[in-house]
Formats: sequence, structure tokens, C-alpha cells
Amino acid sequence: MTACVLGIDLGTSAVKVSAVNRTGTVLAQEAFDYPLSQPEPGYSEQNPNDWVMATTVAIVRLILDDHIDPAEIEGVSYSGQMHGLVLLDQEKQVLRPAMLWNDTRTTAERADIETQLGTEFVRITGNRPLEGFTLPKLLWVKKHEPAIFKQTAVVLTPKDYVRYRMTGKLGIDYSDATGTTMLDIHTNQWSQTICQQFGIPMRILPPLLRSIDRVGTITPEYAEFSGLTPATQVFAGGADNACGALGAGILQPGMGLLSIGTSGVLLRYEEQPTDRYHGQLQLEDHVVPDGYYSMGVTLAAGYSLSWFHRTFCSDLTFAQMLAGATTAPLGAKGLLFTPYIVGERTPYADADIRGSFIGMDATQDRGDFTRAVLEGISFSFRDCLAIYQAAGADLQRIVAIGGGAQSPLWLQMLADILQVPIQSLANEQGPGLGAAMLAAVGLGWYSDCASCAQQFVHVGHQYDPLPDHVTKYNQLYALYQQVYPATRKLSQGLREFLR
Ligand SMILES: Nc1ncnc2c1ncn2[C@@H]1O[C@H](COP(=O)(O)OP(=O)(O)O)[C@@H](O)[C@H]1O
Ligand SMILES: O=C(CO)[C@@H](O)[C@H](O)COP(=O)(O)O
Repeated sequence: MTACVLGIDLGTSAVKVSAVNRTGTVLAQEAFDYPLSQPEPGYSEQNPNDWVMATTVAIVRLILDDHIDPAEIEGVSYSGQMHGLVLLDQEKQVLRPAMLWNDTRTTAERADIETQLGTEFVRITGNRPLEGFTLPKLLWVKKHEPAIFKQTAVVLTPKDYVRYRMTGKLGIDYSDATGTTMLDIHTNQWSQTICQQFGIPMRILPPLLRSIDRVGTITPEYAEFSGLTPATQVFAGGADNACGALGAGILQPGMGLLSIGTSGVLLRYEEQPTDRYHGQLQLEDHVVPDGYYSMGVTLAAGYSLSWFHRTFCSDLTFAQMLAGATTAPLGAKGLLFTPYIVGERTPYADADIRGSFIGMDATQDRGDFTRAVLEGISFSFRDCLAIYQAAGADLQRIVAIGGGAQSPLWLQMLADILQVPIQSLANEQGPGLGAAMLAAVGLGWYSDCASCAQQFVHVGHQYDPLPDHVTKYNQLYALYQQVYPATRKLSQGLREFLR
């Protein structure tokens, strides 16, 4: 008998479900993709039912193909892409496609929040209003789709909807609730001030849960649908970046996480809701009770690379494309890329900025372009690091996770550009491992997250900065920093042209 838990990681590109035993060994993992719909520039949507179907397929495959015995799955928990808006009516039917974290149509709503509440909003939520958060999306629906807003009985974030479909229970955990920017980060209650100011009925906000809280069990209907048993216990789970941090053992100040998924995140554990970053970085509740974290988010990290692959080299495998970057010289023969292909969040909260290749030269080839994309994304991470450095917040150790962490070339480049040692994990599962850990702690296998991390988290390789690369990248970064101010007006002009 191998008792195990399932960690369900509801990412932006796919769901990944990992079966993990009591000692943290990953027994099997299954993934299933779903599409992203971008009907207009700035729009980014997914169908919540696709998440449920994909999760179910992954679970069925774990049972049928990997021979995970449903009777041995004692617990399930979740990690989810943050900030997405899922609206349900009185009958708990989905009212419209989910608006995702990288949907930036809400610039007017964001400005409105800033005008109406200004610094009070930052004080309450720990965050300045940004397009990607849930509140501006809800205000967009209120203004542009009033009939849907009127029918809204429940607001959820993505993984909460999947949990609801598996258990029949509604709720949101604190780490995702902070990401809505409707939670008072100091009291951990929904903010009456924000709800009253913007006309959000508090009854549509779901009950608040701790990430390790037991929510219930699998419903008989979902058990029949998926092959799971109704005895399996379900725990709340958390935001993907918080779960990623837990799964990488980021549980103390000075420890940092680099998540290279669809988005790119540089995250630091915080002991309290600090205002030292003046809203320049996000501040969120951790999945660890009474813990917090700050983070800078570049909207298109892995997404820039996938976009490049899809658009310019779909004839190559991902590995072949990356091999071209390995042989290209540092600096890609003078080519700079800025990864603002869906706008940007940190350090430039700018939905209109767009990416650029600067320095194109007839001597460059596809390998140089691929390398420039990797370097540009890495410079964007350095922009996030610069905010930490300016605030005097140390990051002694950074662990990398996510799809991008599969590339040794990229991890070495990041060590060289950030000038900090970057560690990979031996059992990298992305945020899914953190989700599994929440189930393990919820079940009582471990007394707390820290003791579970001691058993589950194993560092793999360390990439140390190479001095001659550091010098060259410093030179390039100084140029990269000039691209945003130089292209801002051009991007605005092009956005106007498109409108
Ligand atoms: N071998 C690889 N090397 C570098 N990047 C990769 C590799 N494989 C996938 N990626 C990048 O990882 C991203 C997906 O990472 P993942 O953590 O699964 O994202 P998400 O959780 O957002 O769905 C893709 O956008 C892709 O560009
Ligand atoms: O918006 C944020 C964090 O604020 C994103 O990091 C999302 O949480 C999506 O994560 P990935 O799919 O890239 O892991």
C-alpha cells in the first residue's frame, strides 16, 4: 500500500497533476493542455470547463496508465494561476469565459481605482491596482456586461472553480484572496471599504480558507466521472506562486524563487505585510499560515519563448530551437529583445507597451534571435531584482522552478545576469509539489509546512555567476534599460493606430 496525495497545478498553458507519496517521492505526473483565447489585443480568456476536463483527463491517466490506485489517494490539493475571474450564477453555472491574470483590457478600471482610493487601496490590499488583478476585471464586467454582473452569485479564482466541481464546496484561500485585491491584508477579511466604494456586493465573495484547510471530500458524481473515490479528502490549496515557493522550500526571509512559467516571477518570502516596496512589487499572503511574500511579475516569460517558437520556428522541436541559442554568442551579436508582448507589469505597469527586437543585423540567425529572447526575459527578471536591491531586501539564495527551469543554458544565463547563485530542484514539479505538500500537511502526515519541506524539497544543481559573463551582461543590461523609455511613445502610437 503506497498512500499518496495529488497536487493539481492549474497553470496557464496546462494542468499538471502529480501523485506524491508520504516521503515526497513523485510517483507519477500527468499533464493536459488547454487553449488560451485572445479575441482582441489585451484580452486573455479560458473556458473554466476546459480546466475541469483537462484535470479529469490527467487524473484518469494517473489511474489507468500510471496505475495509481484511487483507494490509496488520501488527499488532493491545488495550485492555481492567480487573479483570474470566474463568475457563477445562482445555479453555479459559469456566466462567461474566465478573464485571466494576463488580460489587460482593464486600464480604465485600474485608473478609476487609483483615482477613487489612491494610497488607501495600497494600504488595505498591500498592492497598487494593476490591470491583471481580479477587482478591475469585475469592474470591467460591471460596466461592459451589466446583465452578467447582475446575475453573478459567486466570484471565484481558477483553482477554486475546479475544487468546487470536485467537491461541491465553494471557497477561496487567503493566498488567492490577496490576489483579488478585495482582501484587507491586515485583517484577512474581505474589505468593506473596497466593496462599498466600488459597489461589489459582499455576498458574491466566497468563504475564506487557509490553504491547509480541509474543504470536504470528492462528490460521488465526480468520483464516478474521474475514477477517484469519495473517501479522498480535499484541501483548499493556494496561488501558484505561493505553492511554487512552498514546493521550493521558500519559507524564510532572504530566500527567493524564480518561477519561469508562462509568466516570470521573482519572489521573496516576507515575515509581515511590509510596505518597503511602495506598491512597486506585489504583496500576497503565503500558503504557509501567517507568512507573506512579495514578487515582481514579468507578464510574458515562457510565453515570449513559446510565442517565438510558434511564430518563427514551429518546424523545430523546442529542444532544437534552444540548441541554436546555446551555440549563439553571449549578446546574440548585438540583438536585444524586450518581452513586453502582452504589455508589462513589473517594473513598468504598462498595458500599452509592446516588445521589440533592437539591433537586427544581417549576420544574425535564428539561434541569435532565440538567445536574444532568453536574454531579454532574463533582463526583465533583473528589473525585478533591482527593486529588491533598491529597498535593501536581500536575496541570498534563489531557487528556479517552472518550464523554463528545464534549460541549463537559461539557468546559467540567469545566474550571470542576476549575479546571484541559482539553484534548480532535484524533483522539480513546479507548484504541483507545493500543492501536494498542502494535502500532506492537511492530512496530518506532517505537523507543519516547514517539516514537510524538509522531507520533500531537494536542491539539485547550483549555477554560479561566471565573472566574464557578468561584466558583459552588465554592459548589455544598461542598454536594455533604455529600451522601455525609448519605445514607450512608439508603442502608444501603435496602440492608437490599432484602435
Ligand atoms: N525545455 C525548456 N526550456 C526552456 N523553457 C521551456 C522548456 N519547456 C517549456 N518551457 C517554457 O515553459 C513555459 C511553461 O512553463 P510552465 O511552468 O509549465 O507554465 P504554466 O504553469 O504557466 O502553464 C512555456 O511557456 C515554455 O516557453
Ligand atoms: O499573475 C501572476 C502572478 O501575479 C502569474 O504568475 C499567474 O499566477 C500565472 O502563473 P503561471 O501560469 O505563469 O505559472
